[in-house]
Amino acid sequence: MSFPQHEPSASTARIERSHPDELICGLVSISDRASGGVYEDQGIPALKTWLQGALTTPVRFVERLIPDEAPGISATLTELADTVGCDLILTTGGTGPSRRDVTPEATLAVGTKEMPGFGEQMRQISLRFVPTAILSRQVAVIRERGTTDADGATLIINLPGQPKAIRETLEGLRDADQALVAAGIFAAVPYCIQLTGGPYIETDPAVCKAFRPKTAVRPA
Ligand SMILES: Nc1ncnc2c1ncn2[C@@H]1O[C@H](COP(=O)(O)OP(=O)(O)OP(=O)(O)O)[C@@H](O)[C@H]1O
Ligand SMILES: Nc1nc2c(c(=O)[nH]1)N[C@H]1C(S)=C(S)[C@@H](COP(=O)(O)O)O[C@H]1N2
Repeated sequence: MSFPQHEPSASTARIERSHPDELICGLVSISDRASGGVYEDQGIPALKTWLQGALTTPVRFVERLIPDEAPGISATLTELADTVGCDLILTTGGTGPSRRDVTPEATLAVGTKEMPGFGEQMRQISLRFVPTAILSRQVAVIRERGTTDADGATLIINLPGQPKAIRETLEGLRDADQALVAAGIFAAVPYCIQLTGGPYIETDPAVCKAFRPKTAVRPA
């Protein structure tokens, strides 16, 4: 099935789904140098390219390129979650130990629930690529709106800043025979969004096989 592609939105207005399964997805690149024009941002293009290849249900992107400033990061996440109504926000950058790396603190500040499994799994995957993976302090949270599922929620996940790390952590690692050695974190994202009242999203299993318990699979 193919769905219409929407231009990414830069507006702060609420986005209404054009299809019940449409994922409203915020992409936030956090980099002093990319946001300051020192180099071209590769974070948002890498996130978008991977998601467009992985998702088989429709998606609408809302993009932000911002510096490593905690108040600005928290404000951007809050705006994308509460005003725009994103189901999912992926950030890239600012998770390391440097003084300016404050993405995890700014993310925890806006969460209502911490989801530690995402960070744990990302570090496990990344350790198979680089020994410095333990330097990434990436976290994930859910920001719940209102008091019921109908009010909505946003899953926010920090990814490392290296553009190549985006695919590595989302998709995981395969061996020479294409067997999965370490499951990418995106395999758990569709069910998490479903459990928090969001759309039913599906993926191409050749890229990333989404896992749901049988009882949660929607009949064809
Ligand atoms: N948005 C980006 N676009 C392109 N390359 C990036 C981006 N973010 C990070 N990188 C690359 O990954 C490396 C490590 O990322 P890290 O987030 O630690 O950057 P940094 O040294 O904190 O600098 P900055 O915040 O200015 O990107 C950077 O040195 C850069 O080469
Ligand atoms: N998959 C993967 N994870 C990775 C890396 C990488 O190259 N690939 N780089 C590591 C390094 S060197 C650092 S310092 C941390 C934090 O990066 P950030 O500050 O860009 O978020 O991510 C780590 N995680």
